[in-house]
Amino acid sequence: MKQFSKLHRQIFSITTTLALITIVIISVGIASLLYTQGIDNAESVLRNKNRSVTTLINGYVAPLRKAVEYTSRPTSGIDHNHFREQETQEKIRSLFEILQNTIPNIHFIFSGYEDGSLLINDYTPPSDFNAVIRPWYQAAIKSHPFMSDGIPYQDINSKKWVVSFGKTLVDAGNKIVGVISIDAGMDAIVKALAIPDEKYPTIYNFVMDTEGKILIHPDKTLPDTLHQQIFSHLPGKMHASGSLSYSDGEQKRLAHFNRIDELGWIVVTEVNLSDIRQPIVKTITSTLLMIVIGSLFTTWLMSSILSRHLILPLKKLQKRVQDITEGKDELDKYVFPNNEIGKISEAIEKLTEKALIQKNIELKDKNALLSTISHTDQLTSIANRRKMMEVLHAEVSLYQRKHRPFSVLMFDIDHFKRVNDSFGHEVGDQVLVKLAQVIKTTIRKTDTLGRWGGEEFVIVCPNTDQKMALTIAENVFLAIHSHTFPLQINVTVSLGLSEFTINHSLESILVEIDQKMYRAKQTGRNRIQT
Ligand SMILES: Nc1nc2c(ncn2[C@@H]2O[C@H](COP(=O)(O)OP(=O)(O)OP(=O)(O)O)[C@@H](O)[C@H]2O)c(=O)[nH]1
Repeated sequence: MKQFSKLHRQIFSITTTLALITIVIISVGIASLLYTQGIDNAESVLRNKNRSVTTLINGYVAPLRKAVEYTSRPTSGIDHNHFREQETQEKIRSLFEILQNTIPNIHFIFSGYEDGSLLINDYTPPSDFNAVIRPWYQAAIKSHPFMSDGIPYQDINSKKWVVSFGKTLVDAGNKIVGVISIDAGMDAIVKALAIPDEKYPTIYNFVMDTEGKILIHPDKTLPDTLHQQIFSHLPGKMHASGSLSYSDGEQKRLAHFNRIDELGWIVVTEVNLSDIRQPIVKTITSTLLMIVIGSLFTTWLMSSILSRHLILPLKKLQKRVQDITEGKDELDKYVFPNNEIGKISEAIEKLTEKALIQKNIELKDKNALLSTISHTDQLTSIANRRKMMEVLHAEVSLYQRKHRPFSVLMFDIDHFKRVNDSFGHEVGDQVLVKLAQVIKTTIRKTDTLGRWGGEEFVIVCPNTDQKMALTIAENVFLAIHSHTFPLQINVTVSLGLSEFTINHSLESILVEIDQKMYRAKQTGRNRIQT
């Protein structure tokens, strides 16, 4: 599984936090905007529906009202004052017939008179019928001299709900003699009111009068009942139309109303608020979901881009610095980006390399110094016994592999104790140092002089046979004899030498030379024992 670096996690958590804060702020803003917009849209739907219903009602009742106006006027050619006369009644009936045939919305057109009589086509009233006490008659009298509001009432015979418009009939002396009225079936209006809306299924329309009494309603049980809840919220008459919200105890509703003043009707279109909220909540949820997904994707993208441009070079730098310090030859083939991070990374890498090279040099120097110290005799600065052993091993090895000859010389200062005793240890030291210098300048560059211990020295001579070794020994003797040592001390040495042969081992040749040197001492000192 991919390991996320600490920096990557930090960048991710910072960008995620910022994204979440942005999401919350944007979401709250968008949610309130969408909610307001949703309510506005719903109000506009209600307004349009209400307007079209109002237009339909106006269009429906306009010809009816015109017909009432026309028949009530003296210009219609009928003198209603003579309503009792046969001729007038026939005239009236034939006019009613014409109107009924011309205007399809007319359910019945009829006139009632002060004596309780009724003139109507194709309708037989009950025997006790009295026109004067009928609601349409009363309404017209009440509205005199204007036309009555459209009032709904139930037909006595059919029990069907109809709406009636009526107007008083007056004689020449302006005395009311009767009322002309038109009944219109409300089926068409009821149907129009009940047309469902696809977006808001609970939308419906109804009509009430200015007292809050329901006139027309899709629910046929409701006409003639009071709609107190909405009526109590309705603004005054100066508001011809508007929106309001109210609760009927069970449901919260949003409503739009429109007054049709000439009918005395108020057309109301309303919808359950939950019906509006549902699509708004849906829109808000899907919009917010898109925002959240979009923001999270952007966050992921941002953190990936940041990671590629910021974290990857740093990780590579970390790896390469580690590789450099571990001394790996092959470094990761990565090209740092051409920006500040890339430049800093390259600089750090170079710095690390430089520091490492410097450290290596120092280490080499120290190792060399250490090696010199460990192979050098402190007093005389020539090779010490350890170094001489290494040289001897190397020569033995060369002899064994390539049969290269070599010889070994070993000598000891004669009566050196006396030097120390007579002149002091320091002078003895000076003699040792001087002796080493003298011999070193005498022997060949390829020969190695070393201090074997105390006042004992060894010379390893590569490519040297016994004879040549003797020459070297003689040269050494000559150099010692001809050199003037401190305080003109007379220095002589006893020397033993051997050429390494097939029969020798390193140990055996050393024992052999030591014995030769001992013999030189025994036989008088200041001599060479071959
Ligand atoms: N000044 C000084 N004296 C040393 C050093 N190493 C050994 N000696 C002395 O060398 C002397 C060696 O003495 P001996 O082994 O008795 O031999 P010698 O006096 O040289 O006599 P022969 O070897 O028999 O000729 C001792 O007195 C040591 O103290 C040194 O580094 N400095």
